Amino acid sequence: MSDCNNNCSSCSQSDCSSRKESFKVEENKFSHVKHVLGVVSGKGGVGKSLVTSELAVLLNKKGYKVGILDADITGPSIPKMFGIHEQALGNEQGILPAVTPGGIKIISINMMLDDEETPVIWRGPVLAGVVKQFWNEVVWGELDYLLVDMPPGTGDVPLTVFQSLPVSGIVIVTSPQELVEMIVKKAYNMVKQMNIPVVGLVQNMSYLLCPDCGRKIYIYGEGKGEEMANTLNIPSYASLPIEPAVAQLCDRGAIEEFSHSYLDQMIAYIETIA
Ligand SMILES: Nc1ncnc2c1ncn2[C@@H]1O[C@H](COP(=O)(O)OP(=O)(O)OP(=O)(O)O)[C@@H](O)[C@H]1O
Repeated sequence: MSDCNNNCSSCSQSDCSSRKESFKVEENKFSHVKHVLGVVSGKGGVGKSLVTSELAVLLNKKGYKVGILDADITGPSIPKMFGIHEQALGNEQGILPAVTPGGIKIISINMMLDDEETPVIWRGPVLAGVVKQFWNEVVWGELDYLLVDMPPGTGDVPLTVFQSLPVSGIVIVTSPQELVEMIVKKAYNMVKQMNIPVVGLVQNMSYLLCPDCGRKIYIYGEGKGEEMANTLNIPSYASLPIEPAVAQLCDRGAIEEFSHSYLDQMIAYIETIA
């Protein structure tokens, strides 16, 4: 590689033959996680945490043991969606995740703060260190799926997750605006460079269903989600409408009560990846 400066720690190329060190971090010795799935978005506010939560709820309802690692350290929203406000406890084995009423295990920086409204103003390497701790210090126990809700973009934290955790697949969340297409491709290309398969693309907020006539109203235009999934050879695709009832469930901390089938096919695909 002509531009190699021999500093593996700042390089994202994972298949380089001269790479000597592995960045993989050991999982907690009281954990046995079968599959780690990352949920990413190129851009903030597209509904990545909501999609992470819904995928977790659906897998959990199918009888799998599921956890969510909230790696969105500066904008954590997972605990609120599940109505979790207590602080994390620990014992001699490590940090204990909170457990939702449905049985999903959750860890988030918000569970470590004295006040959940305190902002986290830390630099990238510190944020990345916290994510590693969430992997090797949290007692996840037996899990079939650990979903990792990433911060938006392609910064330090996603890079750390891809290099340090045994990620077996990525779901990309997008919204229908034109601008987003280029940004999704950046996220897609980052994941590809790390040799991690993209298992699904979700286009969130695709349309609004008229409450009177049921017509689909494409507020942001029809979007190119499905076309993008086909072009990029992403094996599963889902399109979610804007659902005011779902927004209310998020606000009430009751996301486990959602009941739609838009993600069912993606779940069926996720179940096939071993
Ligand atoms: N399809 C939808 N229907 C209704 N409300 C939605 C939908 N998608 C997202 N929302 C609302 O938007 C809020 C923000 O979504 P979410 O936290 O999932 O975005 P995000 O992409 O994770 O944001 P960030 O990039 O800041 O982490 C949710 O709490 C929910 O209320």
